Amino acid sequence: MAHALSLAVTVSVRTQEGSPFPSPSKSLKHAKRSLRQNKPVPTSRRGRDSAIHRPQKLNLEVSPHRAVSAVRLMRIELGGAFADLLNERGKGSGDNEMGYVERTLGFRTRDLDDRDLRLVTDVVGGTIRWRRFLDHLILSLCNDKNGFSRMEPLLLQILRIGFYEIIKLNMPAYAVVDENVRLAKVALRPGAGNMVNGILRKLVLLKDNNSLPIPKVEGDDRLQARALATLYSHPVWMVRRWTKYLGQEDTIRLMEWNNSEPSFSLRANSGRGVTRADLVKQLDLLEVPYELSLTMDDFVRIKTGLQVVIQAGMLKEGKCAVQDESAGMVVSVLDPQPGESIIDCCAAPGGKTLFMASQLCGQGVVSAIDINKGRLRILRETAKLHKVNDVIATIHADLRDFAESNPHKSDKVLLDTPCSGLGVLSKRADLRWNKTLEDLEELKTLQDELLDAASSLVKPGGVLVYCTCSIDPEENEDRVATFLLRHPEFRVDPVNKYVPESFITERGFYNSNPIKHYLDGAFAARLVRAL
Ligand SMILES: C[S@@+](CC[C@H](N)C(=O)[O-])C[C@H]1O[C@@H](n2cnc3c(N)ncnc32)[C@H](O)[C@@H]1O
Repeated sequence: MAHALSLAVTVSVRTQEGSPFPSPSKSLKHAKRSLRQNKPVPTSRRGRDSAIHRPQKLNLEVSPHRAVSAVRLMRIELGGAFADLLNERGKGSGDNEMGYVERTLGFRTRDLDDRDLRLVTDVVGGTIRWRRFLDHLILSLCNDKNGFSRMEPLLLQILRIGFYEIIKLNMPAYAVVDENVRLAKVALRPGAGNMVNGILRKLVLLKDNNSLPIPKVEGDDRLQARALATLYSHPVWMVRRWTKYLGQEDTIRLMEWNNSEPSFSLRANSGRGVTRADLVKQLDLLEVPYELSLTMDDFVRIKTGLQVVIQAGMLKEGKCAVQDESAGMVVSVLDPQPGESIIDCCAAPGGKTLFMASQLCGQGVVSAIDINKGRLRILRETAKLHKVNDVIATIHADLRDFAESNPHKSDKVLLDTPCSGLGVLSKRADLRWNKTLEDLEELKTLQDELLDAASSLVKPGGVLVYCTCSIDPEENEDRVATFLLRHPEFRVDPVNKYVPESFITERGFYNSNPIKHYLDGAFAARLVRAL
């Protein structure tokens, strides 16, 4: 009966059940090349040709949010997309997403409605966050353990989605099994559907009997870290690092925060004359629930409804910006005043530049430097939308070269340095899988070089603010300490006047802590140059 709904037979290519699986490296390379060339991503062992030649048809059997989620997950894993729709500047519309489904799977589903879009966000974000835990379960339930490492990319994503929906979203099991089996059959082949059916049914049985293969936290430190990393789905190196700095209890709380649904804050754009009262009125009209920020006058927090805000055009019209209060408070630490010359050293895409510019009331200038031309273009465009472009000058340069050749000194300099982003893992679902311990070492060298460069742009008596969205002391306090040894002409100016007391560390730095403040992690040091 379900087949009567299908307007077309979507799988038109013969399957080769007997053929060996491609090696993962080969299929991954192939998929990455396809992405670069904007060609369909091979989804199965049949390879690219079959995907190209499959007719593009409408299929009403397959659930839209699952098809879109599976394709989006594949693109994220291959580096062709961000995990959150926001990072694509609101481009994550249903049309766009369905285009990818059509090019990748060779068929469309019915169009996504608002509920589907919300489901895509939930399923994609959750599946990425819980990847290590889900893969542990999938591997435990696979008959052929070697088969797991060679599993086709699309089949693995379909299984992860099914596992996530059953284990974490507690969706009705029969529907999840049915729908994911159908997706595997239509997008891959009947044999793949049978495999999904077998594994998901096993999972449902184990869940119902309360006998899921959950790792036990026991043994020495290494074993405990591995078990925690699987249970809370983080890389082992992060667990080991945080256990060292925070202890096991706070490490677990931090991982729980990282796995929770992120809430977002909106900043009313005073540059356009929008007040928080105006913003709140608009949110009431859109029926988006909010809480007023207790720390920042222009900010409100929303737990749900960001898509509604985006779709209502509030970001595009420059009425507000999505900005975490923790990032807003960094600007408070710098304390921009009308008439000042400010350099924003690593400015793009401009979250802090725009906020600083809106506080200049048309007098003064923010020179926004960034090495990335594309991100700087976004900054320029957003500055126009926010009507603060008259006090912003953009400079495309490597800060280190710029500082060497520029004799001009400024009142205030902000260095929002590239960092590990370990404070924003709840919002950036995929970030935890993209960072390594080696990255952290490289970053520390870059942070030192950028600090040296930024400091040379500060006039005598002027202010340098060094900030990160990391919670790692080696990127924060340690970088400031070594900087002060190299630059005795700077001293720490405690941030007491600029942010609420609970955000101030013993040494006078600003520190937003996810498990204490329920905001993103952030750090800032205010340093003053001697006269
Ligand atoms: C943390 S992001 C900045 C975020 C930005 N301040 C905001 O609030 O939206 C770091 C930025 O540093 C830039 N960057 C990295 N290396 C740089 C360099 N050597 N010179 C200038 N910019 C650099 C990156 O392109 C990136 O845009």
